[in-house]
Amino acid sequence: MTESETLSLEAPALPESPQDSALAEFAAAACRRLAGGILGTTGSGLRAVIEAEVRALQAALGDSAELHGVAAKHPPRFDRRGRVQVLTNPVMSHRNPLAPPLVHHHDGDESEFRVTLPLQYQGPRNSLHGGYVAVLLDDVLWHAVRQMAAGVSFTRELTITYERPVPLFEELRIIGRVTTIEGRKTFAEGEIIAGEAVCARARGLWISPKSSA
Ligand SMILES: CCCCCCCC/C=C\CCCCCCCC(=O)SCCNC(=O)CCNC(=O)[C@H](O)C(C)(C)COP(=O)(O)OP(=O)(O)OC[C@H]1O[C@@H](n2cnc3c(N)ncnc32)[C@H](O)[C@@H]1OP(=O)(O)O
Repeated sequence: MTESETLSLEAPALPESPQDSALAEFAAAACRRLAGGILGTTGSGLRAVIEAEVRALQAALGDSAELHGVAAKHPPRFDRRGRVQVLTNPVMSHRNPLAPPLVHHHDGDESEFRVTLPLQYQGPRNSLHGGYVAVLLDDVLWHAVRQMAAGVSFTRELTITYERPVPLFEELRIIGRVTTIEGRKTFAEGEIIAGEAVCARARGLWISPKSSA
């Protein structure tokens, strides 16, 4: 076998360099800081926030040494069909400026996110928007289900109980666990905890479509 034949059997190269993957996540982080700064400052403070981020982005674009040694957490990868896949998830992906981002941990039948949320997630003053409460719980319960159930499951039903406001600017624990598996149906529940207080609870049903089971 020639050297070129050996090379052609290797996994195909990803469509961007590790430096560009790191640049994409750096830009996403700058977008997050900009969003928080645009909402949280006015006048000259606002101008300073924008200027700082534009400068940081220009430096990173102009000199890849700025990101030297920084590895992207979610570089593009190939899916099972060989298509390039970028993790777009608006809760998890370090490449998506909408995602907080958060730390994910899985243990047994339980998934946990830890996150401190800034101003762009605000609903009531200093508290998390209720729709985003549901987004976080949907995602963490889905991750618990994904570990336990066969195939990929989709949220069929999700019930949220808002016990008390979920605070911004302090660390939250967002927990999901599987309670029952009945064939294609997986039931799960969870909560958002700030300090010792349970602020919101969720329970729901995930179903794996017949074709993916
Ligand atoms: C995806 C690729 C992943 C790759 C992994 C890479 C890592 C990626 C990393 C990060 C990704 C994170 C992603 C997080 C996402 C979070 C989760 C979401 O938000 S999902 C989006 C929102 N949900 C939908 O869009 C679903 C829309 N609905 C549907 O598509 C269908 O309704 C579906 C598939 C859920 C079910 O369709 P049917 O036709 O299979 O269901 P039927 O046959 O009606 O019901 C099945 C059984 O369940 C019972 N059932 C239905 N509803 C029930 C209920 N409320 N209570 C009890 N039983 C119920 C039924 O009676 C039936 O039972 P009997 O088999 O006949 O015994």
